[in-house]
Amino acid sequence: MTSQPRIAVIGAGAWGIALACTLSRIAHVTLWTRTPVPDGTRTMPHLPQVTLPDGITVTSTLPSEADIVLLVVPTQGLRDTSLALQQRLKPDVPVVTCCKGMEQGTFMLPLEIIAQTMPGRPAAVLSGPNFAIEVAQGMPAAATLAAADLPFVTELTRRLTTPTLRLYASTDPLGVQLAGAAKNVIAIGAGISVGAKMGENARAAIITRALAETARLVNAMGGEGRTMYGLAGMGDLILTATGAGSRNYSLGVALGRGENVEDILAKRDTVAEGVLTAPTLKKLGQRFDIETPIINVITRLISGELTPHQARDELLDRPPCFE
Ligand SMILES: NC(=O)C1=CN([C@@H]2O[C@H](COP(=O)(O)OP(=O)(O)OC[C@H]3O[C@@H](n4cnc5c(N)ncnc54)[C@H](O)[C@@H]3O)[C@@H](O)[C@H]2O)C=CC1
Ligand SMILES: O=C(CO)COP(=O)(O)O
Repeated sequence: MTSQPRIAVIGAGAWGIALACTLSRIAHVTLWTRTPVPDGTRTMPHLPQVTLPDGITVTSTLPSEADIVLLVVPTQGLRDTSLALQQRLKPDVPVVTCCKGMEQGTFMLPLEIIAQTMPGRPAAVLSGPNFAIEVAQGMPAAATLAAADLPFVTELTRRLTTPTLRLYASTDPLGVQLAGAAKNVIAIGAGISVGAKMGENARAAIITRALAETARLVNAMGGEGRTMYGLAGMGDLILTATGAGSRNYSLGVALGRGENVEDILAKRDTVAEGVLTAPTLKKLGQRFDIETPIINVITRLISGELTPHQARDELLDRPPCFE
């Protein structure tokens, strides 16, 4: 009988809790929370409906012993968290980023931050259509696990697949990370169109054409544009750009109804990664000379620079072009 691996999940937000729950079926799991909780705590504030299975140990001390480490903090906190972990972990322990976003100011994707803060360490990215609550409750789901090294990602996919979360391997980490980051921005745009009562045709057009924009950007940056049409791109958009359960989509709906972003965020204590990713993605398009008209107007809608109706007119006034 093979012994179970020791997996550390860093970040006890909704997604960290959910991953800890599903992985506890195949591994000894340690769940790290930045905010200490009393001994014996079995429910966590970010997913209060869920009772943690017995196999999960909750701690606020960063682990030094683990076979695999999952990083599940908001993207803007990834740099500090991985720097702190790097001091403690053996150099060959693989890390998996589960963040969907880009770092403000540096334009960096999660694996680039990890390469800088944890040089030489094997690393992969996990992304896909996964509402935390469903994964935590053991409902079936799938996601993509990507790293450039084929044998490494193949083995890691085998080790992290659980009875209810099926992982597909990919060797396009750039495409998977951009897909995960962009889908949050596109979900906000889809929400805005619904909040502003522009109809379901508009939402479908935004999703499809913004997917095409992101695929162009992925290609220009050296990834595979077709990754945008897999679980991490189209799959996650089917989920988050149509479902009220998405924080990014619901933020977009509120924006479309005329609220401003500061007021919406002030009412929440959870991340909506798309708000910070949008301006970075827009600038990335400019840097690689890729046209991203929908991402650009979503960014300006979030900052209050455009109203939904001005955005609609700006997009519809563009000259005709080939699909
Ligand atoms: N919730 C979901 O369904 C999914 C979320 N994700 C991604 O996972 C990442 C984490 O999201 P959630 O768990 O949903 O967030 P959340 O909003 O539920 O919780 C965020 C957690 O991170 C902690 N945190 C905040 N700033 C931090 C920092 N600077 N350093 C360390 N910890 C910090 C908070 O205390 C909290 O525990 C995001 O990138 C998100 O896009 C990915 C897939 C599904
Ligand atoms: O990434 C997610 C599902 O795959 C969660 O989406 P939200 O962050 O928009 O809630």
